[in-house]
Amino acid sequence: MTRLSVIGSGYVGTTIAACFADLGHGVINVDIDQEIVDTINDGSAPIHEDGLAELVAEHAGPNSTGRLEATTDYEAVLDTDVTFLCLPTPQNGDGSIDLSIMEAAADQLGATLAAKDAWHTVIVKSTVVPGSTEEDITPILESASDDTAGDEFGVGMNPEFLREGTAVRDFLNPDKVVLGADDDRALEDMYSVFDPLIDQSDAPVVETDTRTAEMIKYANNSFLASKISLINDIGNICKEFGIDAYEVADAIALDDRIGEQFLRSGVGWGGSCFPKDTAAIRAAARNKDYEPAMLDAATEVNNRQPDRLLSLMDNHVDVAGKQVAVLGLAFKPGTDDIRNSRAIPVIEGLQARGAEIVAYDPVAIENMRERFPDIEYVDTPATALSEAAAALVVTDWEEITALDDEFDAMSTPVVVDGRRAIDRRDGIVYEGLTW
Ligand SMILES: NC(=O)C1=CN([C@@H]2O[C@H](COP(=O)(O)OP(=O)(O)OC[C@H]3O[C@@H](n4cnc5c(N)ncnc54)[C@H](O)[C@@H]3O)[C@@H](O)[C@H]2O)C=CC1
Ligand SMILES: O=C(O)[C@H]1O[C@H](OP(=O)(O)OP(=O)(O)OC[C@H]2O[C@@H](n3ccc(=O)[nH]c3=O)[C@H](O)[C@@H]2O)[C@H](O)[C@@H](O)[C@@H]1O
Repeated sequence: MTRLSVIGSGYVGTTIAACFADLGHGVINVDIDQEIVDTINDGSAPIHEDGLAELVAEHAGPNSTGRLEATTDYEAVLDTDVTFLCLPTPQNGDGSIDLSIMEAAADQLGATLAAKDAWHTVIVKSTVVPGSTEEDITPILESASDDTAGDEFGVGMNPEFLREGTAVRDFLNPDKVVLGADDDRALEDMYSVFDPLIDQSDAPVVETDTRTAEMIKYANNSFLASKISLINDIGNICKEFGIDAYEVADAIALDDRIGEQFLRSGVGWGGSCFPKDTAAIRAAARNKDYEPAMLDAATEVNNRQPDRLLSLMDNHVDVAGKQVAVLGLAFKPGTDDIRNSRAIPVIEGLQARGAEIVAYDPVAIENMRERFPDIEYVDTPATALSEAAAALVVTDWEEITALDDEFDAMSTPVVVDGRRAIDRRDGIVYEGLTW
């Protein structure tokens, strides 16, 4: 059992804290947000993730194992041996990484660790561009603590590959565990934290240095985002030829070298990570005078898909002054997260056309209302479809894939599907984005 502190209690921080508590460690979550801290200490999960509420209730709050606690006080790290940094790494206006939150937290953590004589290991979990841990975060920790990395404290980098919506399952069943460390003692500490997970999941371990660990994360996300963009490019070609891109994808997936995952073509990738991380690594490459042509193209294909969806609609109906249903607002099913959701450019495109937008999502309406306060939001997809001149499918929620005769209530039944969520049927004019 290791005593851990986890700084930042969002999607990643809360998930790993609850999972590590479940694996037997004693864990303290540190966050600046008092509401998040209170929620965890009450035994509830501050975010919606399958299985997380149960884990937090089991280990935090009344009648729990007591292995998980939360606080706003950085001093709590002094009762632990290892600290994970799970803080946001947003992007600047030019796409490059904004490390200011990481830097502020490293400064506060270092100042706190100044009071500790015993060895302590700090592990960067956030996604940071190659060199950040070694050249940015470690020097801040050193100057704030007045200690030397490798002698008085250790630093590691451990990228995270979990997905929103399946965070707990992904964390407990990783395809790999990447342990980046620049000194042996930090690596040892990382093993003491990860051994129960490695034993339980049988995941392969990649031991490396911190900058390679950082790059592995970007390579992973870049590859997956590019894979989707490539199938979208192929899908757009298929559409021009009247070929079903899904039939093509099913066939190429039989080649083990390609595989079946992340081959669903459509309106493109969104979320808090693929757009941000591809932008950050492209900016970092450019900073080194390298033009990342593939990643630029992957981004361009992604940016074009919402326009293609709207053009397919334009081929059938002029929506100026007419009602249009937007079905799905979250960046993917299973989450209320709308960050970089493809629904955003779709709504902007509809606004530019003068359409009256009626939007439906089972859980993401309140988040989208903050972004677009003036469009209409409704509780059921049927209400969105009633009297609509067109419907655009952006997220493949079950509630949307299950739609059937609700389309009969449209004024002109034009359905443009960005996720292959709806079956072609009599009575509707159906356009699939790539099929
Ligand atoms: N969301 C995801 O699925 C994944 C995210 N990542 C990476 O993990 C990192 C964290 O991402 P999320 O968990 O999604 O972020 P998030 O935005 O959900 O959570 C960050 C938390 O940090 C807290 N915070 C901000 N400043 C703080 C400070 N100075 N001290 C203490 N707490 C502070 C915030 O209150 C918030 O609760 C990012 O680098 C992201 O790219 C990596 C893999 C998956
Ligand atoms: O770095 C991160 O934060 C995470 O980013 C992604 O996870 P996530 O953004 O939660 O969601 P994904 O399931 O990967 O979906 C991303 C986007 O791609 C789209 N997508 C996905 C798969 C597909 O075949 N087609 C497709 O368009 C989804 O609709 C969604 O908009 C990665 O899958 C995680 O491994 C990684 O840890």
